[in-house]
Amino acid sequence: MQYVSTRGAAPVLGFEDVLLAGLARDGGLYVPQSWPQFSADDIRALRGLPYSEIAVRVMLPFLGGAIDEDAFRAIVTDAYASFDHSAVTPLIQLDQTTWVLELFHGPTLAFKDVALQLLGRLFDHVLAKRGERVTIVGATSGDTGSAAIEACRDRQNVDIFIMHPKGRTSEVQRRQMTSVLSSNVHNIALDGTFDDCQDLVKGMFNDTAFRDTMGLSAVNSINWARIMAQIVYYFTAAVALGAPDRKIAFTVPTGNFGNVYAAYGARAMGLPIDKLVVGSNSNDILARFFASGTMAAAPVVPTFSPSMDIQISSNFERLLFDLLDRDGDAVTAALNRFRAEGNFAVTDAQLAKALSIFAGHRVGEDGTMETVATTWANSGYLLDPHTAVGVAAAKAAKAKAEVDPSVPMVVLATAHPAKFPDAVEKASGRRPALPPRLSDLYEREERLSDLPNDLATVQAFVAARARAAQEAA
Ligand SMILES: Cc1ncc(COP(=O)(O)O)c(C=O)c1O
Ligand SMILES: N[C@@H](CCOP(=O)(O)O)C(=O)O
Repeated sequence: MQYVSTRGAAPVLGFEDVLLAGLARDGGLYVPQSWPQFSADDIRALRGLPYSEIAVRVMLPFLGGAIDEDAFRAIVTDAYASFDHSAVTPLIQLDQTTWVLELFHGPTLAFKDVALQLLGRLFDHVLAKRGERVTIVGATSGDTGSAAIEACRDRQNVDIFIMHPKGRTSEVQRRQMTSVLSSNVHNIALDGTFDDCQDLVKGMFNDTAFRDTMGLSAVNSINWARIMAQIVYYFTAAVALGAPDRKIAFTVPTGNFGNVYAAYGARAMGLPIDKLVVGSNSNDILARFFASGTMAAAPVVPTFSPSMDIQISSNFERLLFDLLDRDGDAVTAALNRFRAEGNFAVTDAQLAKALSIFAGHRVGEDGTMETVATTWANSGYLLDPHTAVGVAAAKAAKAKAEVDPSVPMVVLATAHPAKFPDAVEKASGRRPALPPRLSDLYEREERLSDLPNDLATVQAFVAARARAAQEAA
């Protein structure tokens, strides 16, 4: 298995190098040269298997032999042993045709744990084998940060720097990150938005001298391995509901487009996915794209679903690569235009190709709160605000007949409601409690550094802290 960059001008890499590379050297994102194929029999054979075994079978073709199967099985099994539900990602039925796929049973209560618990262990395995050390730089709107910190804390070969937009995460999210006091963990509260944080991460990777001196790696979904690990739960959910003998639709609350791109990957591998509904909050650049074929930037506004307060959806580039027939130059031209002028458009044929798979819906603040309230009142199920965007978007797609009503609809429950207690209580009257292992979160000491939105300042901070950590190690 080889990986190519969406901009077409970076070296083709195997799995281990892709895991460590993060952003491609031409500024693009790595994708598989071709998708592994699962026949109907291969998919049927997954029925009844535990999550970790399905995970091994689905991910093994992506490794291209880089990690021995037994060693990989041990890593995967260990990663999912940290989840507090035996099914790892259980399905809960909400109504006759709608399920939620609970992805928040990992240590930091969001879907990011599913991939990052694995990634932390994969980094360890590969770095120990190579005798190397990396500096991870990451951007978070709230959930990737804590999941990555939890996965990388105290690992010997890793320093991790996580930037979050100051004052724009929930308090629980911030404390989950900043109360980890391990010497290899560095939290930055950036004076800016998530998009600014992500731009700085890409800026650090695109500075080749800095990237090479620091040995940069990524934990955001620019890292291919994140997508690979997220593909798995689309298989487990679809198989549990009757695939390959029945089609399944998914609705994904979306920000950076990584999670729904993983669903696209599962479909490309042969999973019978009928439709992928993208749920956006008021930061609705993706919903507007699917309505018009034009990607047009707009200022980010804070919402009740802060992890989705994103306007520049990094992984959309991976879809664009396919919409533009895998022409790296065309992707580069579109994204250069987006950077310079704030927009680009696809042709009607390319939009039609996208709409044969995707639908997009914007759910505003009132719709989010109303969905939390009515779901609680009607089913006794407490949604987090991100998942509520998904539930409302699924409903909108059904109302517009964009999905076949006979097809089961699975909405991805991307975070535990206790991560957003204020919004959930405001909507439902019920304040969700943190699980016992986080019950002292509000008393824990916090450590973080405030930095301006300036690449040179952030680079100097990362270099100085990483040097100090290495000297101390
Ligand atoms: C709770 C939650 N829901 C949804 C999303 C959106 O996922 P994606 O960025 O993969 O589109 C995020 C963050 O990205 C998140 O943290
Ligand atoms: N919502 C995310 C944003 C970053 O997304 P990623 O999937 O690229 O890591 C977060 O919680 O940080």
